[in-house]
Amino acid sequence: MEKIIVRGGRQLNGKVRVEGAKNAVLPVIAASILASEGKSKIYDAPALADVYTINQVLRNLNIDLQYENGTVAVDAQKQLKTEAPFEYVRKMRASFLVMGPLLARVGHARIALPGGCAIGSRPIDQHLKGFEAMGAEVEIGNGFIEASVKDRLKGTKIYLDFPSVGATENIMMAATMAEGTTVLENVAEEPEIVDLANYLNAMGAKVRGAGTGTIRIEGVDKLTGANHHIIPDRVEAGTFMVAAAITAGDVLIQNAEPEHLRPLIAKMSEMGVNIEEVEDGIQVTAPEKLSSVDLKTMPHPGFPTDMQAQMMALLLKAEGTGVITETVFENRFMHVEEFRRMNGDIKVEGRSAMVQGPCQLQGAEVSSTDLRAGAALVLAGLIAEGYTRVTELKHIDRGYVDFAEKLKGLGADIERVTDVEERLENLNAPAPLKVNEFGV
Ligand SMILES: CC(=O)N[C@H]1[C@@H](OP(=O)(O)OP(=O)(O)OC[C@H]2O[C@@H](n3ccc(=O)[nH]c3=O)[C@H](O)[C@@H]2O)O[C@H](CO)[C@@H](O)[C@@H]1O
Ligand SMILES: C=C(OP(=O)(O)O)C(=O)O
Repeated sequence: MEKIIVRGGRQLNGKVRVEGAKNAVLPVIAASILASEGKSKIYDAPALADVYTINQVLRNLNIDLQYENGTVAVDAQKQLKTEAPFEYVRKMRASFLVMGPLLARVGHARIALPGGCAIGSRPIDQHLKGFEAMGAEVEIGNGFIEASVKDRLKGTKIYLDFPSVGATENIMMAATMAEGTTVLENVAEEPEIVDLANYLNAMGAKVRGAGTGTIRIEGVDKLTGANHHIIPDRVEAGTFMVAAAITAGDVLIQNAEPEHLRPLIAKMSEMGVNIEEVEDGIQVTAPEKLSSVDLKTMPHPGFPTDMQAQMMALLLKAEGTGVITETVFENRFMHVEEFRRMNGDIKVEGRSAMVQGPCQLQGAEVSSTDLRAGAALVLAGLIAEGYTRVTELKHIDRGYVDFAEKLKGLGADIERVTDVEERLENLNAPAPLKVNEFGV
């Protein structure tokens, strides 16, 4: 088993560059399915496990796809297959994003039902409601969702019960080639939705209003391949902002887009972190003492749920009680148990977690329960006494490129090792020192 081992106590300094956004590149790659003519090139695609998964999903649909040096080249001009098996959907729920484009282009899609996952049950009823409103017939059976439309999807008015990011993207893609106009209301306003709309428009679609609560899509007859640069990853940027702050460091986060990070900048500033918007990114410096804040996760432009676990790590260092309320996912406090193993003082009542700081965190063996939880545990390890070992790295690898290496580049005492390497290291080291150092 691989793990990240981090020894707390180093201040982080220097520069780190953020990659293209995971949550933008996945729907953009899925949207490439729509191009029945021409080829697409998607630049700044991060080398993440999730990107490999969506690439495999497309290859399985009979699409030619190459991924080299951060560029995904897609040629979807051949006749498409329309099935995405459980093997991929199980690894990553965003595989379901191929349903909208397949329905629009081929009129049929059969996708394995995405299972539940650690952060909540995550239904897809809003996606399906949209497809059905546009005339698709949806059947669920044998672990698959099959949707088909006889002729062509029809534009209509769709009101989402909740501004779901995935449902907004899936329905928006389906509507690009529908007959007539689709008006989507109460939609997600995340920057990744705007990025997807920009790509669709570059392909020839007519999408207006992305980034607001109402999106209007005028259907066109066909879409062609286009070139597109993915926006920077605001969650990766935010994670490094917290890394700088928690270690009272001084870090330039290059390629970070402040406009996408307003809620996080506001909350961290309230805590006493100094955040400066500079030409090539965001400079974060922090004093040793920080004060607690309360925060509530909300759809954009509210505080992002994908930064909740990392902020919990920061609140463990701050003075006073901070209350975190998670309103987006019903079960996104799995990391609390792991923080407690590190001596974190956190009480959970319903959807709120009371974080009592400052805590002297202690190194422990902890497990990533989802990708942001994994990153947050590494952040806590940066200030814990002794060694923290974080396992289940497959989660971290879904969302962070070279996470340990990038932190090491900023001065963290951190290694990614396999069990075998760790055992060898223990054998070679003077026994008592190693035993104490590793706190065993
Ligand atoms: C690949 C990607 O972009 N992932 C992001 C996306 O996930 P994802 O698109 O899955 O998240 P959604 O916005 O759809 O989900 C938000 C909430 O809506 C609920 N819901 C969603 C769809 C539906 O049909 N019915 C329903 O009830 C979900 O269970 C959840 O409680 O947005 C989330 C919320 O910002 C982020 O945490 C994820 O990182
Ligand atoms: C929850 C996340 O991603 P996904 O929706 O892909 O599981 C995330 O990026 O934090």
